[in-house]
Amino acid sequence: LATVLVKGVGKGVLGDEKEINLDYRNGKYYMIDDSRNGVKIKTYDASDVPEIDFISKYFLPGDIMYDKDDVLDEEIYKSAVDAHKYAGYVYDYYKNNFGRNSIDDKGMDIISSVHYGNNLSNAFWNGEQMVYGDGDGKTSAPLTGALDIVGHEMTHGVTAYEAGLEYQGQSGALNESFSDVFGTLIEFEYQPEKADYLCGEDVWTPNIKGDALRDLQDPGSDKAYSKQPSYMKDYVNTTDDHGGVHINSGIPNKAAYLVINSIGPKKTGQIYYRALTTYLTNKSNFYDARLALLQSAEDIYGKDSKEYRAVENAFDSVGIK
Ligand SMILES: CCCCC[C@H](S)C(=O)N[C@@H](Cc1ccccc1)C(=O)N[C@@H](C)C(=O)O
Ligand SMILES: [Zn+2]
Repeated sequence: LATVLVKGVGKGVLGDEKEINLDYRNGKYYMIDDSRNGVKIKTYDASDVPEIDFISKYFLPGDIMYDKDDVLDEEIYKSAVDAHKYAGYVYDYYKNNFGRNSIDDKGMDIISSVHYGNNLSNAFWNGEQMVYGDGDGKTSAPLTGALDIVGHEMTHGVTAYEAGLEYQGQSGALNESFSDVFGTLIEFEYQPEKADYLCGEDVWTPNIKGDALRDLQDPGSDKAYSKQPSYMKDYVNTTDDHGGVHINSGIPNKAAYLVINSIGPKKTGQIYYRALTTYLTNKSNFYDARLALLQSAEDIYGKDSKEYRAVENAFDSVGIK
């Protein structure tokens, strides 16, 4: 039986309706679409996947999702609709801005699993795919409802194929920061009407307005559920959290905010992408990131440019020098 690509309609986590591409086959509408020059975006249901070593690969991705009609507005599809739609936005962002063809730049399929774990208020890249929890309704709503989270997780994939920043200490904090930065840049590109410097604001503590998990503009602000340092002098040495990768990412995050605020999200994306794919390596630390971003700014805009100076001033400001 032929598989036909059809335009369906889905309802996202926040109740918003959006068009999604579906594959119609044999009376069922599947969330598998290759509407991006052969790259398939495939979304699965991990409800029955055991939450074993947290980042389990043995049972993922779970069950392929399908509906009997092309209107996916039932509760169980909401998280999948956003995972599916937002993975497409992230693909488009990397393709349109940098010519990158998917996570590996070789056109690999983009696989997401939703409903993972038990009310898990987290999401992750497991080395092969993106995995999302449903949240507990208090700490968070289902995490795919935030485009910056989908951008965060898919950027971990890009980082893994490029710099390969090791997930601990300073390289791990850089890994986390690049995911937050691109999550934010993607939000500016695809949701400009509500773009901000907050991370996860669309799903974090749904009963509290205006807060988020992290804040790039002011990592220690009251808006941020997770208070982070903004300056190198306040770097936290800890063995928790892989050496504080979600704590110390506040320092490069603050620098990135200063760059974006100075030269805008498009130019910042060009500089950060070049650093991630050309200069950073698996053991790069914060100072290496300063050098990589300065070199990238020089390559693209020249040494005596306002873009170069924006990066220099930002890293000076947070004490990475
Ligand atoms: C090794 C296991 C941990 C994986 C952590 C994943 S990549 C992660 O960083 N997830 C994000 C989700 C996110 C992203 C943006 C905004 C909000 C929430 C994260 O920050 N997780 C926090 C809760 C954490 O793991 O501490
Ligand atoms: Zn992460």
